[in-house]
Amino acid sequence: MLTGPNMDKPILSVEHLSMKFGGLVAIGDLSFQARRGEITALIGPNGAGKTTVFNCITGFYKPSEGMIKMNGRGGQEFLLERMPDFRITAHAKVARTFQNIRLFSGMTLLENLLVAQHNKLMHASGFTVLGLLGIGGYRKASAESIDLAKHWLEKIDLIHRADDPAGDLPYGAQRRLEIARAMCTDPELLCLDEPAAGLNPKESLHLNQLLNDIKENTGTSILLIEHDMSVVMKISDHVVVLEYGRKISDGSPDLVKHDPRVIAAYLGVDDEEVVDVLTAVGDEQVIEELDAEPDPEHGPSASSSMMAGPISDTIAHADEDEIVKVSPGASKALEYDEVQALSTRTAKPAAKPAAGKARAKPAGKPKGGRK
Ligand SMILES: Nc1ncnc2c1ncn2[C@@H]1O[C@H](COP(=O)(O)OP(=O)(O)OP(=O)(O)O)[C@@H](O)[C@H]1O
Repeated sequence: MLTGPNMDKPILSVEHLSMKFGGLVAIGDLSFQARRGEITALIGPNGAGKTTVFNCITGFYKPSEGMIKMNGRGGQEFLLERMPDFRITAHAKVARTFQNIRLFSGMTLLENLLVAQHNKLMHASGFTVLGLLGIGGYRKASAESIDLAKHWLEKIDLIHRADDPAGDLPYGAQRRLEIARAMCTDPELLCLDEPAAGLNPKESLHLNQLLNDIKENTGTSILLIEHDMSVVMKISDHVVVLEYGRKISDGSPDLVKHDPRVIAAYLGVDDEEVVDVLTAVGDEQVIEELDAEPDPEHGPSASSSMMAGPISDTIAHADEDEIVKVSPGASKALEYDEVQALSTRTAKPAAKPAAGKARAKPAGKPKGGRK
Protein backbone atom coordinates (compact mmCIF):
# COMPACT_ATOMS: atom_id res chain seq x y z
CA MET A 1 0.00 0.00 0.00
CA LEU A 2 1.47 3.33 -1.09
CA THR A 3 1.46 6.19 1.36
CA GLY A 4 2.01 9.92 0.99
CA PRO A 5 0.58 13.31 1.85
CA ASN A 6 -1.84 13.45 -1.10
CA MET A 7 -3.10 9.89 -1.01
CA ASP A 8 -6.60 10.83 0.15
CA LYS A 9 -7.00 13.54 -2.51
CA PRO A 10 -8.15 12.90 -6.07
CA ILE A 11 -5.19 12.38 -8.32
CA LEU A 12 -6.71 14.64 -10.97
CA SER A 13 -9.20 17.49 -10.73
CA VAL A 14 -10.45 19.03 -13.95
CA GLU A 15 -12.31 22.24 -13.23
CA HIS A 16 -14.35 24.31 -15.67
CA LEU A 17 -12.22 23.25 -18.58
CA SER A 18 -13.01 24.74 -21.98
CA MET A 19 -11.20 24.28 -25.26
CA LYS A 20 -12.15 26.27 -28.30
CA PHE A 21 -10.86 25.88 -31.82
CA GLY A 22 -11.85 29.13 -33.48
CA GLY A 23 -15.64 29.00 -33.50
CA LEU A 24 -15.88 25.39 -32.33
CA VAL A 25 -16.23 24.66 -28.62
CA ALA A 26 -14.72 21.18 -28.35
CA ILE A 27 -15.01 21.18 -24.53
CA GLY A 28 -17.34 23.47 -22.61
CA ASP A 29 -17.10 24.00 -18.85
CA LEU A 30 -16.12 20.45 -18.02
CA SER A 31 -15.44 19.44 -14.43
CA PHE A 32 -14.68 16.00 -13.08
CA GLN A 33 -12.29 14.18 -10.79
CA ALA A 34 -10.29 10.99 -11.05
CA ARG A 35 -9.58 9.26 -7.79
CA ARG A 36 -6.21 7.80 -6.92
CA GLY A 37 -5.86 4.08 -7.45
CA GLU A 38 -9.00 3.88 -9.60
CA ILE A 39 -9.77 3.37 -13.26
CA THR A 40 -11.75 6.34 -14.53
CA ALA A 41 -13.30 6.04 -17.99
CA LEU A 42 -14.11 8.97 -20.23
CA ILE A 43 -16.72 7.92 -22.75
CA GLY A 44 -19.02 9.53 -25.29
CA PRO A 45 -19.94 9.44 -28.96
CA ASN A 46 -17.47 10.32 -31.70
CA GLY A 47 -16.38 13.93 -31.56
CA ALA A 48 -17.55 14.36 -27.95
CA GLY A 49 -14.20 15.88 -26.98
CA LYS A 50 -12.53 12.96 -25.19
CA THR A 51 -9.18 13.12 -26.95
CA THR A 52 -9.20 16.89 -26.61
CA VAL A 53 -9.48 16.43 -22.82
CA PHE A 54 -6.45 14.10 -22.96
CA ASN A 55 -4.56 16.61 -25.08
CA CYS A 56 -5.24 19.31 -22.48
CA ILE A 57 -4.19 17.05 -19.60
CA THR A 58 -0.96 16.01 -21.28
CA GLY A 59 0.02 19.49 -22.47
CA PHE A 60 -0.54 18.97 -26.21
CA TYR A 61 -3.15 21.73 -26.10
CA LYS A 62 -3.33 24.76 -23.86
CA PRO A 63 -6.95 24.99 -22.71
CA SER A 64 -8.89 28.18 -23.43
CA GLU A 65 -10.15 28.24 -19.84
CA GLY A 66 -10.12 26.14 -16.71
CA MET A 67 -7.78 24.31 -14.39
CA ILE A 68 -6.30 20.81 -14.41
CA LYS A 69 -4.80 19.97 -11.06
CA MET A 70 -2.76 16.85 -10.40
CA ASN A 71 -1.97 15.87 -6.82
CA GLY A 72 1.38 14.11 -6.77
CA ARG A 73 2.08 11.25 -4.42
CA GLY A 74 4.82 13.24 -2.71
CA GLY A 75 2.49 16.10 -1.78
CA GLN A 76 3.16 18.37 -4.77
CA GLU A 77 0.34 20.01 -6.68
CA PHE A 78 0.81 20.44 -10.42
CA LEU A 79 -1.30 22.80 -12.49
CA LEU A 80 -0.99 20.91 -15.75
CA GLU A 81 -2.53 23.62 -17.93
CA ARG A 82 0.47 25.79 -17.11
CA MET A 83 3.17 23.19 -17.75
CA PRO A 84 4.91 22.25 -21.01
CA ASP A 85 4.23 18.67 -22.12
CA PHE A 86 7.71 17.30 -21.36
CA ARG A 87 7.46 18.52 -17.74
CA ILE A 88 4.04 16.94 -17.38
CA THR A 89 5.63 13.60 -18.22
CA ALA A 90 8.84 14.06 -16.25
CA HIS A 91 7.62 15.92 -13.15
CA ALA A 92 3.89 15.33 -12.81
CA LYS A 93 4.41 11.73 -13.99
CA VAL A 94 1.57 11.53 -16.46
CA ALA A 95 2.05 9.02 -19.30
CA ARG A 96 -0.22 8.46 -22.26
CA THR A 97 -0.88 6.29 -25.25
CA PHE A 98 -2.51 7.44 -28.48
CA GLN A 99 -5.42 6.26 -30.60
CA ASN A 100 -2.96 5.32 -33.33
CA ILE A 101 -0.09 3.11 -32.32
CA ARG A 102 3.12 5.10 -32.03
CA LEU A 103 5.84 2.55 -31.42
CA PHE A 104 9.31 2.65 -32.95
CA SER A 105 8.54 -0.19 -35.33
CA GLY A 106 12.14 -0.77 -36.45
CA MET A 107 13.42 -1.08 -32.87
CA THR A 108 13.11 -4.25 -30.84
CA LEU A 109 10.56 -4.58 -28.09
CA LEU A 110 13.28 -4.23 -25.48
CA GLU A 111 14.69 -1.13 -27.15
CA ASN A 112 11.25 0.47 -27.23
CA LEU A 113 10.99 0.02 -23.48
CA LEU A 114 14.52 1.33 -22.89
CA VAL A 115 13.88 4.46 -24.96
CA ALA A 116 10.98 5.20 -22.63
CA GLN A 117 13.51 5.33 -19.78
CA HIS A 118 15.84 7.68 -21.62
CA ASN A 119 15.35 10.58 -19.16
CA LYS A 120 16.26 8.46 -16.18
CA LEU A 121 19.34 7.06 -17.96
CA MET A 122 20.57 10.46 -19.09
CA HIS A 123 20.25 11.71 -15.55
CA ALA A 124 22.26 8.77 -14.28
CA SER A 125 24.97 9.51 -16.84
CA GLY A 126 25.33 12.99 -15.40
CA PHE A 127 25.03 14.09 -19.05
CA THR A 128 28.73 13.26 -19.60
CA VAL A 129 30.58 10.78 -21.81
CA LEU A 130 32.29 9.36 -18.71
CA GLY A 131 28.88 8.63 -17.31
CA LEU A 132 27.87 6.81 -20.46
CA LEU A 133 31.08 4.75 -20.23
CA GLY A 134 29.83 3.37 -16.95
CA ILE A 135 31.50 5.60 -14.41
CA GLY A 136 29.19 6.72 -11.64
CA GLY A 137 25.64 5.48 -11.40
CA TYR A 138 25.03 4.86 -15.10
CA ARG A 139 25.87 1.16 -15.15
CA LYS A 140 23.55 0.45 -12.24
CA ALA A 141 20.76 2.60 -13.76
CA SER A 142 21.21 0.84 -17.08
CA ALA A 143 20.88 -2.60 -15.48
CA GLU A 144 17.79 -1.46 -13.58
CA SER A 145 16.23 -0.15 -16.79
CA ILE A 146 16.74 -3.49 -18.52
CA ASP A 147 15.23 -5.28 -15.53
CA LEU A 148 12.21 -2.99 -15.59
CA ALA A 149 11.77 -3.48 -19.34
CA LYS A 150 11.93 -7.26 -18.92
CA HIS A 151 9.47 -7.08 -16.04
CA TRP A 152 6.92 -5.36 -18.29
CA LEU A 153 7.61 -7.66 -21.21
CA GLU A 154 6.77 -10.55 -18.90
CA LYS A 155 3.62 -8.82 -17.71
CA ILE A 156 2.38 -8.47 -21.28
CA ASP A 157 3.45 -11.99 -22.27
CA LEU A 158 5.98 -10.83 -24.83
CA ILE A 159 9.29 -11.60 -23.15
CA HIS A 160 9.95 -14.34 -25.73
CA ARG A 161 9.88 -11.67 -28.45
CA ALA A 162 12.11 -9.15 -26.67
CA ASP A 163 14.59 -9.01 -29.55
CA ASP A 164 12.06 -8.87 -32.41
CA PRO A 165 11.23 -5.60 -34.12
CA ALA A 166 8.10 -4.07 -32.63
CA GLY A 167 6.65 -3.68 -36.13
CA ASP A 168 6.54 -7.49 -36.51
CA LEU A 169 4.05 -7.89 -33.66
CA PRO A 170 0.36 -8.48 -34.27
CA TYR A 171 -1.84 -5.47 -33.64
CA GLY A 172 -3.12 -6.50 -30.21
CA ALA A 173 0.42 -7.20 -28.98
CA GLN A 174 1.56 -3.77 -30.20
CA ARG A 175 -1.22 -2.21 -28.12
CA ARG A 176 0.02 -4.06 -25.03
CA LEU A 177 3.59 -3.02 -25.78
CA GLU A 178 2.52 0.63 -25.87
CA ILE A 179 1.03 0.29 -22.41
CA ALA A 180 4.18 -1.43 -21.16
CA ARG A 181 6.27 1.38 -22.62
CA ALA A 182 4.17 3.96 -20.80
CA MET A 183 4.50 1.98 -17.57
CA CYS A 184 8.30 2.02 -17.89
CA THR A 185 8.15 5.75 -17.14
CA ASP A 186 6.71 4.87 -13.72
CA PRO A 187 3.65 7.09 -14.12
CA GLU A 188 1.29 8.13 -11.36
CA LEU A 189 -1.43 8.68 -13.94
CA LEU A 190 -1.70 6.59 -17.09
CA CYS A 191 -3.93 8.05 -19.82
CA LEU A 192 -4.99 5.46 -22.39
CA ASP A 193 -6.71 6.59 -25.58
CA GLU A 194 -8.83 3.72 -26.90
CA PRO A 195 -6.50 0.87 -25.90
CA ALA A 196 -9.07 -1.74 -26.98
CA ALA A 197 -9.57 -0.32 -30.48
CA GLY A 198 -9.15 -3.09 -33.03
CA LEU A 199 -8.77 -5.86 -30.43
CA ASN A 200 -10.63 -9.15 -30.70
CA PRO A 201 -12.61 -10.39 -27.64
CA LYS A 202 -9.71 -12.50 -26.38
CA GLU A 203 -7.30 -9.60 -26.66
CA SER A 204 -9.83 -7.32 -24.92
CA LEU A 205 -9.93 -9.81 -22.06
CA HIS A 206 -6.13 -9.73 -21.78
CA LEU A 207 -6.26 -5.96 -21.81
CA ASN A 208 -8.76 -5.97 -18.93
CA GLN A 209 -6.45 -8.26 -16.97
CA LEU A 210 -3.44 -6.06 -17.67
CA LEU A 211 -5.22 -2.85 -16.62
CA ASN A 212 -6.57 -4.47 -13.46
CA ASP A 213 -3.08 -5.73 -12.67
CA ILE A 214 -1.68 -2.21 -13.09
CA LYS A 215 -4.39 -0.81 -10.84
CA GLU A 216 -3.93 -3.44 -8.13
CA ASN A 217 -0.18 -3.75 -8.10
CA THR A 218 1.52 -0.54 -9.18
CA GLY A 219 -0.37 2.32 -7.55
CA THR A 220 -0.78 3.91 -10.98
CA SER A 221 -4.21 5.46 -11.54
CA ILE A 222 -5.75 5.07 -14.98
CA LEU A 223 -7.77 7.46 -17.10
CA LEU A 224 -9.26 5.64 -20.02
CA ILE A 225 -10.97 6.69 -23.23
CA GLU A 226 -12.76 3.70 -24.66
CA HIS A 227 -15.64 2.84 -26.95
CA ASP A 228 -15.59 -0.87 -26.09
CA MET A 229 -18.22 -1.14 -23.38
CA SER A 230 -17.12 -4.67 -22.47
CA VAL A 231 -13.90 -3.07 -21.27
CA VAL A 232 -15.38 0.10 -19.76
CA MET A 233 -18.17 -1.50 -17.75
CA LYS A 234 -16.06 -4.38 -16.48
CA ILE A 235 -12.99 -2.57 -15.22
CA SER A 236 -13.92 1.06 -14.53
CA ASP A 237 -14.58 2.31 -11.04
CA HIS A 238 -15.97 5.56 -12.31
CA VAL A 239 -17.31 6.74 -15.66
CA VAL A 240 -17.60 10.27 -16.99
CA VAL A 241 -19.75 10.73 -20.09
CA LEU A 242 -19.32 13.56 -22.57
CA GLU A 243 -21.56 14.67 -25.38
CA TYR A 244 -20.59 17.60 -27.57
CA GLY A 245 -17.91 18.64 -25.08
CA ARG A 246 -20.29 18.76 -22.11
CA LYS A 247 -20.57 16.32 -19.26
CA ILE A 248 -23.91 14.53 -19.30
CA SER A 249 -23.30 11.91 -16.62
CA ASP A 250 -20.75 11.05 -13.95
CA GLY A 251 -20.75 8.14 -11.53
CA SER A 252 -20.40 4.39 -11.17
CA PRO A 253 -20.65 2.22 -14.32
CA ASP A 254 -24.05 1.02 -13.14
CA LEU A 255 -25.41 4.50 -12.65
CA VAL A 256 -24.13 5.71 -16.00
CA LYS A 257 -25.38 2.63 -17.81
CA HIS A 258 -28.97 3.37 -16.79
CA ASP A 259 -28.85 7.11 -17.28
CA PRO A 260 -31.34 8.00 -20.03
CA ARG A 261 -29.16 10.90 -21.11
CA VAL A 262 -26.39 8.46 -21.80
CA ILE A 263 -28.68 5.99 -23.47
CA ALA A 264 -29.93 8.68 -25.81
CA ALA A 265 -26.51 10.14 -26.52
CA TYR A 266 -24.70 6.86 -26.76
CA LEU A 267 -27.14 4.82 -28.72
CA GLY A 268 -27.15 7.58 -31.29
CA VAL A 269 -30.76 7.01 -32.20
CA ASP A 270 -32.17 9.10 -35.01
CA ASP A 271 -33.52 12.45 -33.95
CA GLU A 272 -37.10 11.51 -34.71
CA GLU A 273 -36.79 8.38 -32.53
CA VAL A 274 -35.22 10.06 -29.53
CA VAL A 275 -38.45 11.13 -27.91
CA ASP A 276 -39.94 7.65 -28.22
CA VAL A 277 -36.87 5.96 -26.82
CA LEU A 278 -36.49 8.35 -23.94
CA THR A 279 -40.15 8.28 -23.05
CA ALA A 280 -40.10 4.51 -23.03
CA VAL A 281 -37.01 4.43 -20.89
CA GLY A 282 -38.36 7.16 -18.65
CA ASP A 283 -41.51 5.18 -17.89
CA GLU A 284 -39.37 2.54 -16.29
CA GLN A 285 -38.16 4.44 -13.26
CA VAL A 286 -34.98 5.60 -14.89
CA ILE A 287 -36.10 9.18 -14.60
CA GLU A 288 -36.10 8.72 -10.84
CA GLU A 289 -32.54 7.47 -10.95
CA LEU A 290 -31.58 10.47 -12.95
CA ASP A 291 -33.24 12.76 -10.44
CA ALA A 292 -31.08 11.29 -7.68
CA GLU A 293 -27.99 13.25 -6.76
CA PRO A 294 -24.93 12.37 -8.80
CA ASP A 295 -22.29 10.28 -7.11
CA PRO A 296 -20.86 12.75 -4.55
CA GLU A 297 -17.55 10.94 -4.34
CA HIS A 298 -16.64 11.93 -7.84
CA GLY A 299 -16.51 15.34 -9.35
CA PRO A 300 -16.92 18.79 -7.85
CA SER A 301 -20.50 19.09 -6.64
CA ALA A 302 -20.64 22.79 -7.41
CA SER A 303 -19.74 22.25 -11.01
CA SER A 304 -22.20 23.61 -13.45
CA SER A 305 -21.45 20.63 -15.62
CA MET A 306 -22.03 17.97 -12.99
CA MET A 307 -25.07 17.04 -14.99
CA ALA A 308 -25.52 18.66 -18.27
CA GLY A 309 -28.40 20.87 -17.16
CA PRO A 310 -29.62 23.50 -19.51
CA ILE A 311 -27.02 23.95 -22.18
CA SER A 312 -26.79 27.41 -23.56
CA ASP A 313 -26.37 27.57 -27.26
CA THR A 314 -23.78 30.28 -27.25
CA ILE A 315 -20.73 31.08 -25.25
CA ALA A 316 -18.66 34.23 -25.17
CA HIS A 317 -15.25 33.80 -26.73
CA ALA A 318 -12.45 34.38 -24.24
CA ASP A 319 -10.49 36.80 -26.38
CA GLU A 320 -12.98 38.65 -28.49
CA ASP A 321 -16.58 39.72 -28.45
CA GLU A 322 -17.22 36.97 -30.93
CA ILE A 323 -20.03 34.58 -29.99
CA VAL A 324 -19.42 31.00 -30.97
CA LYS A 325 -21.83 28.13 -31.26
CA VAL A 326 -21.82 25.32 -28.74
CA SER A 327 -22.90 22.16 -30.51
CA PRO A 328 -25.99 23.71 -32.02
CA GLY A 329 -28.63 22.16 -29.84
CA ALA A 330 -28.07 18.65 -31.13
CA SER A 331 -27.60 17.27 -27.63
CA LYS A 332 -29.59 14.11 -26.99
CA ALA A 333 -29.17 14.79 -23.27
CA LEU A 334 -30.85 18.14 -23.72
CA GLU A 335 -33.67 16.46 -25.59
CA TYR A 336 -34.02 14.16 -22.61
CA ASP A 337 -34.47 17.17 -20.33
CA GLU A 338 -37.20 18.45 -22.59
CA VAL A 339 -38.97 15.09 -22.59
CA GLN A 340 -38.72 14.87 -18.84
CA ALA A 341 -40.28 18.32 -18.44
CA LEU A 342 -43.02 17.25 -20.80
CA SER A 343 -43.75 14.02 -18.95
CA THR A 344 -44.08 15.79 -15.57
CA ARG A 345 -46.76 17.99 -17.05
CA THR A 346 -48.79 15.15 -18.58
CA ALA A 347 -49.87 11.81 -17.19
CA LYS A 348 -49.37 10.13 -20.54
CA PRO A 349 -46.40 10.82 -22.76
CA ALA A 350 -47.30 13.81 -24.80
CA ALA A 351 -47.51 13.65 -28.53
CA LYS A 352 -44.20 13.63 -30.25
CA PRO A 353 -42.91 17.13 -30.86
CA ALA A 354 -43.41 18.39 -34.32
CA ALA A 355 -41.26 16.92 -37.01
CA GLY A 356 -39.35 20.18 -37.13
CA LYS A 357 -37.89 19.38 -33.71
CA ALA A 358 -34.98 17.49 -35.13
CA ARG A 359 -32.11 19.88 -35.10
CA ALA A 360 -29.18 20.30 -37.33
CA LYS A 361 -26.30 18.10 -36.25
CA PRO A 362 -22.79 19.45 -36.38
CA ALA A 363 -20.91 18.48 -39.47
CA GLY A 364 -19.12 15.19 -39.14
CA LYS A 365 -21.55 13.64 -36.65
CA PRO A 366 -22.39 10.32 -38.22
CA LYS A 367 -26.01 9.33 -38.29
CA GLY A 368 -26.34 6.78 -35.58
CA GLY A 369 -23.55 8.45 -33.73
CA ARG A 370 -21.24 5.55 -33.23
CA LYS A 371 -18.11 4.23 -34.82
N1 LIG B 1 -6.75 20.59 -33.45
C1 LIG B 1 -8.05 20.76 -33.69
N2 LIG B 1 -8.49 21.75 -34.48
C2 LIG B 1 -9.81 21.92 -34.73
N3 LIG B 1 -10.77 21.12 -34.23
C3 LIG B 1 -10.39 20.11 -33.45
C4 LIG B 1 -9.01 19.86 -33.14
N4 LIG B 1 -8.95 18.77 -32.33
C5 LIG B 1 -10.22 18.36 -32.15
N5 LIG B 1 -11.08 19.15 -32.82
C6 LIG B 1 -12.54 19.03 -32.87
O1 LIG B 1 -13.00 18.94 -31.52
C7 LIG B 1 -14.09 18.03 -31.44
C8 LIG B 1 -13.78 16.95 -30.44
O2 LIG B 1 -12.80 16.09 -31.03
P1 LIG B 1 -12.13 14.91 -30.21
O3 LIG B 1 -11.12 14.26 -31.09
O4 LIG B 1 -11.64 15.40 -28.90
O5 LIG B 1 -13.38 13.95 -29.99
P2 LIG B 1 -13.39 12.45 -29.43
O6 LIG B 1 -14.50 12.38 -28.44
O7 LIG B 1 -12.04 12.04 -28.97
O8 LIG B 1 -13.81 11.65 -30.75
P3 LIG B 1 -13.47 10.14 -31.19
O9 LIG B 1 -14.20 9.23 -30.26
O10 LIG B 1 -13.99 10.06 -32.58
O11 LIG B 1 -11.98 9.98 -31.11
C9 LIG B 1 -14.34 17.51 -32.84
O12 LIG B 1 -15.37 18.26 -33.42
C10 LIG B 1 -13.01 17.75 -33.54
O13 LIG B 1 -13.18 17.93 -34.92
